[in-house]
Amino acid sequence: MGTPAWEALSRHHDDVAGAHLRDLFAQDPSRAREMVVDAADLHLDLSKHRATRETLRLLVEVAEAAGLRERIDAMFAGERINTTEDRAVLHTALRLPRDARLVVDGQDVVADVHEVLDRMASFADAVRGGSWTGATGQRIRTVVNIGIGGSDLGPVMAYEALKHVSDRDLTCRFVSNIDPTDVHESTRDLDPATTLFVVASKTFTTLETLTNARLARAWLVEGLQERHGLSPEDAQAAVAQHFVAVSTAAEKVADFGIDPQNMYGFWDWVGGRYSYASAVGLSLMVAIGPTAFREMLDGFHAMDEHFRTAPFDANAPVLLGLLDVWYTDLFGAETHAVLPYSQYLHRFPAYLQQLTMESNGKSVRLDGSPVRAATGEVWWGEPGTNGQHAFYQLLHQGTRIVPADFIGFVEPVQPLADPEGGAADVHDLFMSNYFAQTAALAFGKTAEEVAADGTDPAVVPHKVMPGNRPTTSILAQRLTPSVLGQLVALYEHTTFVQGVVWGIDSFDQWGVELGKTMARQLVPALTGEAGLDEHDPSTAALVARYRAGRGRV
Ligand SMILES: O=P(O)(O)OC[C@H]1O[C@H](O)[C@H](O)[C@@H](O)[C@@H]1O
Repeated sequence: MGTPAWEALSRHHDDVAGAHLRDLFAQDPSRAREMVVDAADLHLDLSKHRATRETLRLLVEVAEAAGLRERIDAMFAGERINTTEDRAVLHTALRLPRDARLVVDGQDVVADVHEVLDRMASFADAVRGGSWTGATGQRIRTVVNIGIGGSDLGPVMAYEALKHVSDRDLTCRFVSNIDPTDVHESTRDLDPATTLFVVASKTFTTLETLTNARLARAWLVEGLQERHGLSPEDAQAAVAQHFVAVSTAAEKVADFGIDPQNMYGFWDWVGGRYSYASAVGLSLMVAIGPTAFREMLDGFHAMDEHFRTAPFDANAPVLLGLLDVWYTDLFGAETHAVLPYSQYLHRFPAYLQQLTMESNGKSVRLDGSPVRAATGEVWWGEPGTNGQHAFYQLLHQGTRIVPADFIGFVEPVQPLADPEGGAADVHDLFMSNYFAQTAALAFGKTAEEVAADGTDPAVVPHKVMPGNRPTTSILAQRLTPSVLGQLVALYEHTTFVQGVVWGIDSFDQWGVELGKTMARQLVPALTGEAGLDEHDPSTAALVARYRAGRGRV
């Protein structure tokens, strides 16, 4: 921003902003072949963007002027690019192969990573194979992950995405919300003797997680006594067999009463929202097994290498990140839809919300000065085809520009039976929607075309499909563990690219702190132990109403 490269991009925007995708394709039909990128096993079609090859060239110049090359190198080398927390940003080290070496502060982090992965694998194998049992000697049937934010969204998203490769004799559940109904509903039909809890918290201070872990521990100890006749002492001792922890804070884990032997560590250079390739993925590893987990890490690594080494003009995360900047800052786009054509990816948009919005929802630059352009986008989405029957109307005919990512797979992961016995199987019926929607969004239907269908003239304007709505199509052969890793790394690096252009720290999250502090301070006001005078009038009135409703006037 403010650089000659940015000025050139702005001028170019004036030239292309008015062009319709129909015209862009008429002028340059080869864009369908040439505005594509292949990254590891992902094929990305960028041709349905309101951009030309010249746009991409100018965007790359913006990235170069912003120092993207240096920032990428600094991140991969373990420099402390998260300046406000004075930390390295090394989630990419979590996926380095065993024979790699990366020394940070005199320590080979690759050796550390693989030491933890090996311990996780032994544990996962023991649970899966039945040699790790609960206190009554029964094998574990349910793994309950207790965590929130990055300690929840990654594992739950990936578990749902890879359910088809998981051990179906085991079930994972995920408890995150401090709303006590969450832990209640997640445990009410479980047998404590066959339940294992994974308490995942980077800091091991998060109120939600520690509260839920305490509730779960009480449920376990009580249930083992009542349902299995254990003595209070034996039930208490059983916590060691039914609780493991994932954290960077060994002492706090021990204080909670979890045996440090049952703790799987990671490091402060892994941000919460970048952490599920670390020990935070323990519940996932138990579900899908160490081999599939390692395949997923290899997929992450393949995309890391693509990002690190591909020239910017053929670099998927670079181009996607820059196109997001293009729409956010030059077209005024405020939201970004992610629409996976895979029911298994139904939690992927929620996962991306934390990744992108916690990373890039910032309004000051690294040096503390105000940002010079709009940052961040509101990310949202649902799987197709469900969304088509709900919110696509706005995408097709609304007045807003909503860049959208369509993610689809050539092969289904479930065997198909075609109820009709025709040439098209159900996956074809499903995927025809994936292809149709981006075409309809790009090219629309003109008034002439609508009228030619014999439409009542009064209704013609209502049926016109304006088109010119930008989409990225991401196509992969099959939703494998590796492809999931590639997809996640793609978006991680896309997020980083945007942050570099905006000049912000994409790795801190100071904005979440104030609300947490105020919540803690408000507790005595809710119980009636403290007065309401020190609170603002609106909050005081609301709390008074709450108190009255709970009989605490
Ligand atoms: O893993 P934890 O330390 O429990 O943190 C859980 C989450 O809570 C915080 O409030 C942050 O906003 C998230 O980035 C983090 O993932």
